[in-house]
Amino acid sequence: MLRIDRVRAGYGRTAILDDVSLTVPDGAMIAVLGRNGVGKSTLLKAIIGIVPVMRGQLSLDGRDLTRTRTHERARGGIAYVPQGRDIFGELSVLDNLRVAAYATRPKGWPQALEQILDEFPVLRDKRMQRGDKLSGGQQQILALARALMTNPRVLLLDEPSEGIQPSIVDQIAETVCRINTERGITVLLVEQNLDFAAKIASHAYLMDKGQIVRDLPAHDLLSDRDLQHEFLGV
Ligand SMILES: Nc1ncnc2c1ncn2[C@@H]1O[C@H](COP(=O)(O)OP(=O)(O)OP(=O)(O)O)[C@@H](O)[C@H]1O
Repeated sequence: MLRIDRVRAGYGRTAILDDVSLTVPDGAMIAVLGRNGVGKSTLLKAIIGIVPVMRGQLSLDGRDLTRTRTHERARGGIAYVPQGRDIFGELSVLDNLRVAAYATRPKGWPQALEQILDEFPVLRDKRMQRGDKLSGGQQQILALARALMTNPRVLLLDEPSEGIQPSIVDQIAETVCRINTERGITVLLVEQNLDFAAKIASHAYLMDKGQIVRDLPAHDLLSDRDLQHEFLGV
């Protein structure tokens, strides 16, 4: 279980997150939703260790991660797909995948690479192509696959539907679902796209001004126009 307990975090001396608590049970798919700039990305960055935690505690399966470094968290089983995906544009698809393996050196990575190419045939087809020549949807698939190369137990996804053609968004949703159900990987995603999040997540946390203001079954949010209006501006 990933546990975030009363976390305060931010940039320099400025706290963006204030007293944020949430839990992500093993195997769950949980969404954090909120308007632009409420601190969703900052939350994921605090979990992976790019943004320092000023107060509170983070733990995975009871192991305190609060003061550990990013690469230790990655080796400990947390993978992060940032907003915008951060594909290495000049590297081939294969090299994008290899880089992740070199970084965390999971055992048996060549087999893992073959398995990934079997699982994502589009990446096998495009394996020699530069990352920046892929479509937005293909880049998102590559970013997800790259995260899987580190053999994570928990996947943090920052707005996986952003910048993806509407016709491809469903494919991304299916891929994330498959990663969750077939590989048993726990997923914490942040989104502004309510439909996307409600389709795949079981539970939703609503964030506003750096705080968690509500949590509820994701599906219930779809029918609650007042909450949508107040916290998502839709
Ligand atoms: N590197 C940074 N240095 C200082 N302030 C930052 C930095 N990155 C983000 N912020 C500020 O932190 C606040 C929260 O930003 P964050 O990106 O976490 O929000 P968000 O909910 O993910 O929004 P978006 O959907 O636009 O990414 C904003 O006020 C933003 O300006």
